Amino acid sequence: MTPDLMEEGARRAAAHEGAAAAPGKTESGGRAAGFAHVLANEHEVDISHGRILYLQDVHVSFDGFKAINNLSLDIAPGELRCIIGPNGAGKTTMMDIITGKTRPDSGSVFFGSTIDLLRYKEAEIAQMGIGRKFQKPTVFEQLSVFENLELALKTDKGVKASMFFRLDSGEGDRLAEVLQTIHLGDHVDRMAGNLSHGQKQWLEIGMLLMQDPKLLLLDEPVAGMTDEETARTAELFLSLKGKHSLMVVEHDMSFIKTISEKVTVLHEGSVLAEGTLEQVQSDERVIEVYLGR
Ligand SMILES: Nc1ncnc2c1ncn2[C@@H]1O[C@H](COP(=O)(O)OP(=O)(O)OP(=O)(O)O)[C@@H](O)[C@H]1O
Repeated sequence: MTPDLMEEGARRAAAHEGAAAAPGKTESGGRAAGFAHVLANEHEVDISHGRILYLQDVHVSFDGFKAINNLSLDIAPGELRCIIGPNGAGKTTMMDIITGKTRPDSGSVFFGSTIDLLRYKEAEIAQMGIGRKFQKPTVFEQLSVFENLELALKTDKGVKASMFFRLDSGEGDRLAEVLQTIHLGDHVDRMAGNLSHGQKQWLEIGMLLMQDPKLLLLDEPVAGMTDEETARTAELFLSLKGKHSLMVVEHDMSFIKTISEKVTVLHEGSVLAEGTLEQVQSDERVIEVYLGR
């Protein structure tokens, strides 16, 4: 979550309680998510070559340990790509590189065919339309579902403007559409803190969707969900596919089976195998390092 959104959320929560709340106090999760307004006109993403994301020959070492080792990968516009791999394979580090949190030692990372992501800071990358969801839900627990979604829209309006912020009709329509998409249409006025774990995850995805991201990176989205919540999350992701590009890191193979077209297996910082779930599941190397554990 960007600092301006955290501040605004804390201000709202304090107004509810009549007392000052420290920024972050209202968050339910530990790690920050990348919310920001999409500056579509400033950073048009050129997808004419059929790729929304393109990594080539990327290397990252931590104290001599090669966490990412000659990684090359690309994602098509509208694709829902699942990333699997054993612990320590480099999945989180790869997302850190795409979102500007970690700088690679070498290699190329492009958003579309023209935007060199290595030239931009983390906040700028979020503003270009790359949204990231960490594993733990990060919502403002003391605010309603509606207010959480509304906040996600208004982060760039400045303190004074945001205090008097009212949704215009287009924004109101978008909020209503997102509420339906994330299955929270009947929970608009509920405090986020009273939602189930799965509903909090959907709300946070909704907050990202309010920014209309082109690419969504989702880290273990169904961890800790009930079977029913997992099934609804699968439906949600399938409904987002096409409109957005999604990169989903998961260990839950039955969930992956429901949503996947193409699966990438990472191992020791590079791509070990890629293909349909059936193809990678029958790959001896994948069985040895991951599935056969
Ligand atoms: N900041 C860091 N400093 C040192 N080593 C790091 C750092 N970040 C990651 N690593 C190491 O890099 C490797 C890849 O880690 P990463 O978290 O990307 O793996 P992962 O595939 O996401 O694993 P998991 O499934 O457990 O989340 C691991 O061996 C990890 O210990």
